[in-house]
Amino acid sequence: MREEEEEGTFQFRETAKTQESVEEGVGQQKVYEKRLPDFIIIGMQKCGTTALKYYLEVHPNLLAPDRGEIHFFEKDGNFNKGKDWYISEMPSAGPDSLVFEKTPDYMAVPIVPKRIFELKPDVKLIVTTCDPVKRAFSNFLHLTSVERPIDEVAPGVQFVMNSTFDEAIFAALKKSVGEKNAKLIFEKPDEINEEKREEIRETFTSFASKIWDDNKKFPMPEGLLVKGYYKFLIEKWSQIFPPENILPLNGTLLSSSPWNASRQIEDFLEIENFLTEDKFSRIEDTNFYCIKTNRKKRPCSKPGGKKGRTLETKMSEKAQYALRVFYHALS
Ligand SMILES: Nc1ncnc2c1ncn2[C@@H]1O[C@H](COP(=O)(O)OS(=O)(=O)O)[C@@H](OP(=O)(O)O)[C@H]1O
Repeated sequence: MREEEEEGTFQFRETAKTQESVEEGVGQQKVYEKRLPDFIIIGMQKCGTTALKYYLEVHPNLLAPDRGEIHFFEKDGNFNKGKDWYISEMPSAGPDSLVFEKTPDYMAVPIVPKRIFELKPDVKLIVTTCDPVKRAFSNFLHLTSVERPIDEVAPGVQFVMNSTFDEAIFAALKKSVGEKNAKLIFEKPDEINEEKREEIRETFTSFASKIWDDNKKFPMPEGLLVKGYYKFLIEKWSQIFPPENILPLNGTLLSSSPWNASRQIEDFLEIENFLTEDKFSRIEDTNFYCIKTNRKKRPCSKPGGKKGRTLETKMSEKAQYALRVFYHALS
């Protein structure tokens, strides 16, 4: 049972998660060991995956590595270290816990679903989705804030780092749906009719399919657009995993009422509904929620680490409108 404490914090129950080893009875002992994750948060980049991990780690039945992201399946350097290395990155867990990791880069890398399926075909997958327009801008701000020598980043990322958001989006549209359509979307968006929308959808889908089917990584700046085409990406993953093992989670729900988002996840994982509304408190300056807890070391005010760039910087009206028109065509 939990004890209510003053100032809205609460005491955690003693659970499998907090005990090192437990005698269950004569001759029976719960085994705590490292193992492959039971579920993975595979994406989407910039849709609140850091906050989601932070919330879920508070659940008494859920355990994740301390390291923010493992990057096993998409980075060949890590993948080549093998399954045992991946398992060694996981926390020790007993039979009452579910182990998870989050690496939002997984979602848009074609080789990843095949690699995961080969290792653990029954793993459950969670993907947060959010407004693709805001996601693209957040992704852009992330890339342009990379603190690495420019010659160490891919040419497409270098291009983005040296561009405005409008330039990056225009270039991405030009490369994926052609210059004529890019100009139309950017300069005369109100002239786009149903027929044109269909053409844009078909052109973009075949552009993305070609890269996916060739097992290549989406280059930048086009990746800024593809990563917001959730329907396409989820369909690709559903061709490998049973759709019932994939939970698309509405990122807007995650930020507006994380207890409702958590409930969906708890139901999906078939675990107790622990992350109830009383566990969350709203942070005034960001409007995001953090967890009231006296057990986690991280302060209440920073659920997303350094995240929150989009609260301070705005995209141009023109780019925003162009992207709205573009994603409307894909819907
Ligand atoms: N508590 C909470 N709930 C819901 N959403 C939140 C929360 N905190 C942050 N954010 C939003 O998450 C954006 C960062 O997403 P990710 O954590 O997935 O980014 S990353 O892919 O791991 O880099 C981040 O984007 P930016 O504002 O661009 O930083 C926020 O919009």
